[in-house]
Amino acid sequence: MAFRNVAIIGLGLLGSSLGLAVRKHLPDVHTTGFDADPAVREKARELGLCHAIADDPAAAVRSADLVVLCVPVGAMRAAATAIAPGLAPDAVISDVGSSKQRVAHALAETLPDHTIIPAHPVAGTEQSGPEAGFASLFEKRWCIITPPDGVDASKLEALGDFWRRLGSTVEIMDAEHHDMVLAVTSHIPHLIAYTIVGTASDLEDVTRSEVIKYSAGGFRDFTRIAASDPTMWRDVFLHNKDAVLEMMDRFLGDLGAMRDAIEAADGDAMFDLFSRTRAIRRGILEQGQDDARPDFGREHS
Ligand SMILES: NC(=O)c1ccc[n+]([C@@H]2O[C@H](COP(=O)([O-])OP(=O)(O)OC[C@H]3O[C@@H](n4cnc5c(N)ncnc54)[C@H](O)[C@@H]3O)[C@@H](O)[C@H]2O)c1
Ligand SMILES: O=C(O)C(=O)C[C@]1(C(=O)O)C=C[C@@H](O)C=C1
Repeated sequence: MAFRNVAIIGLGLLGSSLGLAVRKHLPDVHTTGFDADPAVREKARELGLCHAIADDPAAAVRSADLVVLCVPVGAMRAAATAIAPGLAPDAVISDVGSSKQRVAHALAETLPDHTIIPAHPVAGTEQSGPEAGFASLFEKRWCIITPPDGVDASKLEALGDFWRRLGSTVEIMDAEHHDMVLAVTSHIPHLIAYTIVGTASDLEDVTRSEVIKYSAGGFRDFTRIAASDPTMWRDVFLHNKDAVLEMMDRFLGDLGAMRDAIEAADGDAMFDLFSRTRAIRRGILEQGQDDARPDFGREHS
């Protein structure tokens, strides 16, 4: 089977990119969009993000065989409740949320009679909103699907095929494992960026003006990540609390070890770690997972 009618609920960065990516890669697939914010719906119409924009969530999904929820993870339950009256019985409900266990639970509880197959395209930027989307966002990026036990195999295959056609490499993973892996590869890095930028800006008088003046190197990269959407990331940390806390404890242990190495002037310990991490970066680049962001590698203003 292949999806013919896709409903996109939430038309921010992910939803708008999905609409544009479907237009680019799957020209025969019809898209209908909905966003809870009327101003976003208006902008989506103006930008032509979907073939149709509905003013009502149930109407948006009425003819959909695939519904993709592109709202903050804390809004997934409300979005599912709002579309419920319009859903066709055999429609597949998926999402793009950055954490998976609690989202899967909320969707299963809200829509007990439907096929729910959560997913997470590991692709994004620090931007948000309908104007931030671009059609190549998902190309050469992972899309992790976390199917529940006993899911309909043909529907799972169709969802994987959908993401592959948008240019992603699909990986199937257990939701608990997903949340642990993403805690360390995405959630903790964001927490570190938010914290270091907050710390620097709190160092009043001496540093405040210099934070801006000298933010050309490593710190500037942190400010990009720390500019990410506050609602989205608040929800991620509220929803992936256990895995984030577990990984944070490990990170704090390693940070403490680095502190000890600096205090003890243990240059070997530092050199060993920095050599290991340099090899990791080179390994990532060799994998060929190019960054699809249009401005990647350029100076960020
Ligand atoms: N930004 C990223 O880098 C990234 C990457 C991968 C996955 N995600 C996930 O994608 C989802 C969307 O993130 P985004 O970056 O597109 O956020 P965004 O802020 O750009 O867009 C979210 C949109 O959802 C709308 N919305 C909120 N509640 C709603 C509801 N109940 N019904 C309908 N619309 C509603 C908002 O009005 C907004 O337009 C989140 O779950 C996030 O975790 C984000
Ligand atoms: O590149 C960025 O700006 C991102 O933050 C993208 C990023 C990530 O951490 O890799 C952010 C959240 C996601 O759920 C997936 C991708």
